[in-house]
Amino acid sequence: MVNPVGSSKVEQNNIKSIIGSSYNRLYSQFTSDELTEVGNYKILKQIGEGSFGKVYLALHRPTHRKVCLKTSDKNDPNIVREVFYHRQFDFPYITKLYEVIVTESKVWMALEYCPGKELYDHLLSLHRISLLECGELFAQISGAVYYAHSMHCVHRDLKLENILLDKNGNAKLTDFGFTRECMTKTTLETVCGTTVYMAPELIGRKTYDGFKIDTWSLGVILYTLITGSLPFDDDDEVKTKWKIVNEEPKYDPKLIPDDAKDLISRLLAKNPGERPSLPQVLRHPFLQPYGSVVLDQTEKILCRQRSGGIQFKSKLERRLLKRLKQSGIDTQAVKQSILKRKCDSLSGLWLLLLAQEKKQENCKCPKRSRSVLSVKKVIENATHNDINKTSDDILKPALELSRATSLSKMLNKGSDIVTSMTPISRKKSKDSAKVLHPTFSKIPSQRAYSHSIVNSPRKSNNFLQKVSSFFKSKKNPNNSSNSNSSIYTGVGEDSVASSKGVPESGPFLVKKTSSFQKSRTDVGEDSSKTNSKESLKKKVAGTIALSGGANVALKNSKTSGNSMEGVKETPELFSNEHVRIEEPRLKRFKSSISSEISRTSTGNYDSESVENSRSISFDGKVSPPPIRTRPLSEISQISNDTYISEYSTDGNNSSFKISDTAKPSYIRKGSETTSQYSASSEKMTNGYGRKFVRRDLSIISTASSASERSSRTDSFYDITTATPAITTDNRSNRNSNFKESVLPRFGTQRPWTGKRTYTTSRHGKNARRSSKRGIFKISSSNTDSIIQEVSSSEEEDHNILYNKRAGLPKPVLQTKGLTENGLDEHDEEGDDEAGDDEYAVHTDGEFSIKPQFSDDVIDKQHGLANVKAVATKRSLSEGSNWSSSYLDSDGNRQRVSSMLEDGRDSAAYAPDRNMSGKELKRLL
Ligand SMILES: Nc1ncnc2c1ncn2[C@@H]1O[C@H](COP(=O)(O)OP(=O)(O)OP(=O)(O)O)[C@@H](O)[C@H]1O
Repeated sequence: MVNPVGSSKVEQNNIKSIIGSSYNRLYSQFTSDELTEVGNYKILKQIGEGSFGKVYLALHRPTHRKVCLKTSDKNDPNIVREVFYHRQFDFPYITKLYEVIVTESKVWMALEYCPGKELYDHLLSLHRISLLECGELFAQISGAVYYAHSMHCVHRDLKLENILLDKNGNAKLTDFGFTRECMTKTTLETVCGTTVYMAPELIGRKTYDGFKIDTWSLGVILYTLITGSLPFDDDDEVKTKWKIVNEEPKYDPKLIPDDAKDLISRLLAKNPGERPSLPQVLRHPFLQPYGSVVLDQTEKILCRQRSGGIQFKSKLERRLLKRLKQSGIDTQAVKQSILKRKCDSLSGLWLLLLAQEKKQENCKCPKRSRSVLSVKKVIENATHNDINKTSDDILKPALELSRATSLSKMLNKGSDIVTSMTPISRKKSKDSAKVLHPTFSKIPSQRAYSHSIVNSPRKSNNFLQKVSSFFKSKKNPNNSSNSNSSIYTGVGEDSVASSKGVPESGPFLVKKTSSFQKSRTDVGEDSSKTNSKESLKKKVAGTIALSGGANVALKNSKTSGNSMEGVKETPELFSNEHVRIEEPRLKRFKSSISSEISRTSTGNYDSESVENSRSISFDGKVSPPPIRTRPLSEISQISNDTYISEYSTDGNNSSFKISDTAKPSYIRKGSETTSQYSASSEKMTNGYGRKFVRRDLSIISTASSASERSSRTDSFYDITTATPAITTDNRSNRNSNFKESVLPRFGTQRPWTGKRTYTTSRHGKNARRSSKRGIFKISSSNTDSIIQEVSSSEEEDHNILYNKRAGLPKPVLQTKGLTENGLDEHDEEGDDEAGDDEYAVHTDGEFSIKPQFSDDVIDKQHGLANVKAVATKRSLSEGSNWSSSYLDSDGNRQRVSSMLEDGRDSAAYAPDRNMSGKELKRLL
């Protein structure tokens, strides 16, 4: 037979096998359950797991930058809220959201990767963090919260688990699943968060000021950072809540210096009105010098962002734009994508390219940190010239030098822009701090990267290793051969604990416990180590005394009338012989949300347990209930797998029954028996295969149901209230629709439908449909609370009424910003309609982004005539259109932007027919 290609049989066989294997490879790729790529991202490995999905380390293929891919079921009502708020934040201490990809069943968020993992893990591994590091980290966290608050957003779930550490050891606030805007509604009702971090007013189920509950959580965080244990904690959740409401935390003077105590006690004031504002917090002497620097920088960033037009102005950005243009990329589309916060692939590409460029620029011309050089010099001198000197002698002058240099540098850096907030010099000065006072070191490099995929040695590590060896040899000359086994020399027992090296991977709670137990044994057994420990304590005492002195000096020089008082001389911490390592009392806690609130039963709760049912008054002096063992083994299961109200986190009977307000009508019946609402078996799975620990009584199911509704409601509001509005649902009067509103979280109904195809005509259709449904405008005279969170029995279909005297709020991405950046907003309107629907997350930035009211605009609102507009939409993408559109008096749908652009008479929009479109535009 003639060979068609003229090759031998052997060659033919070879070709066949190549084709075969290639085919098989492709086939297995297609049939594999394992996902390897999502959009432009190549999944490298799983690095975590959240309540609603997994978290992966991934590679952005076009730029080769590592990102964190967080996936979530579309059924998670909080995901909409999370994306909606998170994309607005551009702040160095908040994880960046690069891109959002929506697939049929999932939402993928490409986030800034933080190899340092959670602050929770960091604290757990160190047991206690040095005061210096506490101050710095806490200033960063407070700065992030201050930034979010300034954007009129409250986080509502601040906790150590939601603060990540980047590769430089800087704090990054994340997880905005419970965030909501707090501009249109100053008092909130939805109970959410994590019990041990909850403010008393939340526990008491009172209406609350969202900003103040965040401030309380900050107090819990600071206390925990400093002491290594939570201020209010008990195995029994009921008792924990009792403590939160009635008790003051224990302030151990050996661990908490006076200025820290002063700050914590202010943050943890039971009366929300007594809690300090965040600028006051940042100016507090305990946080100096970091607090003032972070405050300055935050205010500058806010100022720049509010003024608009900050994008694409820097040399770096312009250069990058030019290069993209040369490569044939539509830079206008990129600009538009960024300015409108579309979080699409172009945003992802731009932000990651920019990050890469910045990194390269930093590499090209690294800033030299004088403090590092000085420190090096000090150490070298000490090593060569004065080998007999004690470490204390070296530390003190070096510390003074470092303090002075780093302080002046930080203060001078106040004018720097965002990108300069975590520069190399900053990292270096941190390293220098490590060098100067190892007992106060920032995250030891090995520890900081211990969870990182990339374990490549870094230069700074080498330097630190040398320094560590130096101190080790100083501390114990006989033990120098082992000096490389640990970089970190912690305080007292910490030093011993950490000398065991970087914790291995595995279940951390077990790991940590055993590690600490081992440490204790070592302390007892090895007298030479005990001696070295004592010498370290002395060193630390010296450094802390200096640190305290610096704080006092700072207070004198920097604090203004706004700053708080109460700073006394810092005690010599850790110098006490009796300071012993304690078992970490940290546990991982689960966030929860519930709208159950009873105004009639405020402060009085009944445990739902039949056998243990009791009533506890949080107001009075009723003694706390007896301690009940928390079923720890079940906690983790619950934490990972269930979605419950916060009042049932122990999976047992610590859930609170809120009087009679929990309506059994929300209990799922019949076909829902496979959901968490079922009460028929101990453990069960829902439609997604998750296991649940059954709650005892229907009341918990009710709470879950309420929680779920609340979540939906809350998300709904969060999105729709991008523009201030009065929300009403005239359909709530219709019984049939009312039932629809109670949707099971795991049901088939979703906050939005994955398969929905976006078409330009959709808007029109929806508008028509809305009008057919008879959505009416109502007016409200309540100017204080512009938006009212509908009660649990209301809501669901989304009829919104804009009743805002000042009209729509001014969004972050103002027209000014768009035009200043070379985008003709109006021209691109057409693009939006036609093209944006392809994007995973479709939002019209100009009106869907977080509104930014300036104070005067808010004030003006009260004096303005009513503006009535109605719009309906319900999905993530639609929410934006919703906020940017309205129904005119004839029931026709109108776009606000086009009206404003046209300068048309806004009679249809503003019922005050005397107000012209131009006037309205000026007000916006
Ligand atoms: N940007 C990130 N960089 C590195 N790791 C991350 C990042 N985001 C999340 N992770 C890891 O993934 C884990 C789960 O993430 P996260 O807590 O945000 O999920 P979640 O669904 O919000 O969880 P939960 O609701 O239980 O708090 C975290 O513990 C963290 O270790």
